Amino acid sequence: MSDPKSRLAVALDYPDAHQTMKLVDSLGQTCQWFKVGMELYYAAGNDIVRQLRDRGFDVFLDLKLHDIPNTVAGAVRSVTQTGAALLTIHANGGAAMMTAAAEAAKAPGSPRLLAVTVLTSMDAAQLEGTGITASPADQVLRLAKLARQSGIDGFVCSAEEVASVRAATGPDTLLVIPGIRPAGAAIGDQKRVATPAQAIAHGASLLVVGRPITQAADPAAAAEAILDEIAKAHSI
Ligand SMILES: O=c1ccn([C@@H]2O[C@H](COP(=O)(O)O)[C@@H](O)[C@H]2O)c(=O)[nH]1
Repeated sequence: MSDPKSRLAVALDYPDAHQTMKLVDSLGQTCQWFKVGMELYYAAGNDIVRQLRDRGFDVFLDLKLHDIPNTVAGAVRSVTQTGAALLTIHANGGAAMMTAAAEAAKAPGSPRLLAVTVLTSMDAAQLEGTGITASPADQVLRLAKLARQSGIDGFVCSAEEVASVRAATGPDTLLVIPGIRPAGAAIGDQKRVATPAQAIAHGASLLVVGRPITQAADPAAAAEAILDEIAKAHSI
């Protein structure tokens, strides 16, 4: 097992830089990866990415780009200047969009791209509401294969699909898994969830954990417990 710290990204879903850095400071050096999503990025922009990078952390920019190919390619080029290591795009944007993003990400210093397949907050009924009658498992696999053919080699899916995506895409694929809930944690708006140990056992590369850490009475202790669970879990 690689260093558990390299397998955990803390989702910094905060409305401003002050609250964000307070949480980051409270974690000390417990965590190495931080995820900046839309809420924080729209409020604090590239400056928050710079602050995290200046402190030596790895930044995962979860902007879930979804637009026409030319616009997404331009956004990938702009993000390159931030020094973020990972950037998400939506696989639902289709092959042309993902191919344009992958081409743009060939430039030196570009982030590694991750295609978001089916959001972990969606179950079969919600997916059907969008006109997709495939199960989440089938739809995730379909989108992961499309993303792979389009030049994307990392994916975001739930722990329920990680084993089948791993089997279809190989041992070196970066599989990033949100919807992580330690036993007994509130599930909130997530639908396809698993414990840290289950996600690692099924083949996850990197776990994304937000509220179970950021809303905990003692965030550092919550993060330590998750890292401990990761360290003890065995990949299949
Ligand atoms: O399918 C997805 C894609 C991204 N996310 C993001 O992960 C975190 C999860 O936060 P929790 O508080 O642990 O639920 C959040 O930033 C989402 O935007 C996801 O949950 N599912």
